[in-house]
Amino acid sequence: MASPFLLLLLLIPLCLLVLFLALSFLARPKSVRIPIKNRHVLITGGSSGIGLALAKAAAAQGAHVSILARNAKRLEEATEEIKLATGHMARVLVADVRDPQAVAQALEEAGPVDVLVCNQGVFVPMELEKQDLEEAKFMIDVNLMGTFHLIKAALPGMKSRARETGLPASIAIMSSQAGQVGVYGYTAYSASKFALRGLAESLQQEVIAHNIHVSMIFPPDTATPGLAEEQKKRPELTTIIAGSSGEMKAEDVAKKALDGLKEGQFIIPCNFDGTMLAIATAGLSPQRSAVTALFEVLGAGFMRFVGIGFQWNWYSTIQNWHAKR
Ligand SMILES: NC(=O)C1=CN([C@@H]2O[C@H](COP(=O)(O)OP(=O)(O)OC[C@H]3O[C@@H](n4cnc5c(N)ncnc54)[C@H](OP(=O)(O)O)[C@@H]3O)[C@@H](O)[C@H]2O)C=CC1
Ligand SMILES: CCCCCCCCCCCCCCCC(=O)[C@@H](N)CO
Repeated sequence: MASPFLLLLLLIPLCLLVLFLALSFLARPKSVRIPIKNRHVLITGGSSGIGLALAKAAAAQGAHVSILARNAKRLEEATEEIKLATGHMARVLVADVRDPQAVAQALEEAGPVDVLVCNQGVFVPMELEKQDLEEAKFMIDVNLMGTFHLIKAALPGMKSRARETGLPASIAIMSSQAGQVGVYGYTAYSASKFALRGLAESLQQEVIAHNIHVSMIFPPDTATPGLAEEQKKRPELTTIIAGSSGEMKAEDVAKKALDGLKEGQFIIPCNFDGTMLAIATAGLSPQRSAVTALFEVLGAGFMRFVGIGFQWNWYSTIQNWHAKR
């Protein structure tokens, strides 16, 4: 007869299997594949950094790409770069996302969209006390309100297009790891990025019946023209704390983002720390993957412990930094 110990050992995989089966049954929304070949992918902030890398990656996979930003000259240069890299032309749309009329007009010009990537973003790091409120408002207006304007303008067209083609559509929103955890010097920026999560979680429930699937991307520091600008004035503590998660290349972030949105992942982490952070901050977000759900369920307690460890480290750094002054 098998020893009770052996029986107990057998019970563990059995429990895991039952848990996995339960999660497979429960996980919602249901899994989906979103094709991009020959479909209209509109990327805001597509003239620089992550957005430009995304535009190239999507064009290389046979998508019809439109890029939207304010500066027409930089947009033209970007289309040249995309043409050179992929052989495909991208359509250029000039608009400031802060202006709802300009956004509506640009989307009208662009025609119905299959995949909307709200990637435009601005970041001016500074302690709240020192930051001009106009700068804080600037970040909220571009990062948050701009995304509202884009989705409002694109949704009617996306809905009818998804109905006509019978193909799933995607709205992908660029957040940041600073949209999952607060970081020194990012009061306004983090607020704008955290807010996008509330928008995305609610929106997914509103658009699921129309076969539209929402994704959020959470990159760490990423080498882009925007980051180079940011680093000129970033408080030292911001750089140290943000440095807890390594720096990525825009192309690598773009690849993660594109792969994730095609799988309809609601939360798209970009590196190992990002995956840990996603498990630690899963909350009540939608989850299509039973495998990821299993990690979230099993990892919850442990990842909270790791998170407490990170905070210990950050608060020690802040304390030492002040002690040296
Ligand atoms: N780089 C990083 O470390 C990280 C970046 N992110 C996020 O990724 C996104 C892209 O960042 P990154 O590639 O570094 O940024 P860049 O500064 O390199 O590019 C920003 C893009 O957004 C456009 N843009 C800015 N403001 C507006 C506006 N008001 N209306 C329309 N377009 C606008 C810019 O064009 P133009 O100025 O001509 O309008 C440009 O194309 C942002 O949302 C950012 O918050 C997230 C995590 C890390
Ligand atoms: C429990 C497990 C924890 C895992 C590690 C967590 C590390 C978090 C670091 C936060 C980094 C924030 C970078 C923001 C980059 C950005 O958005 C700016 N460059 C502006 O563009």
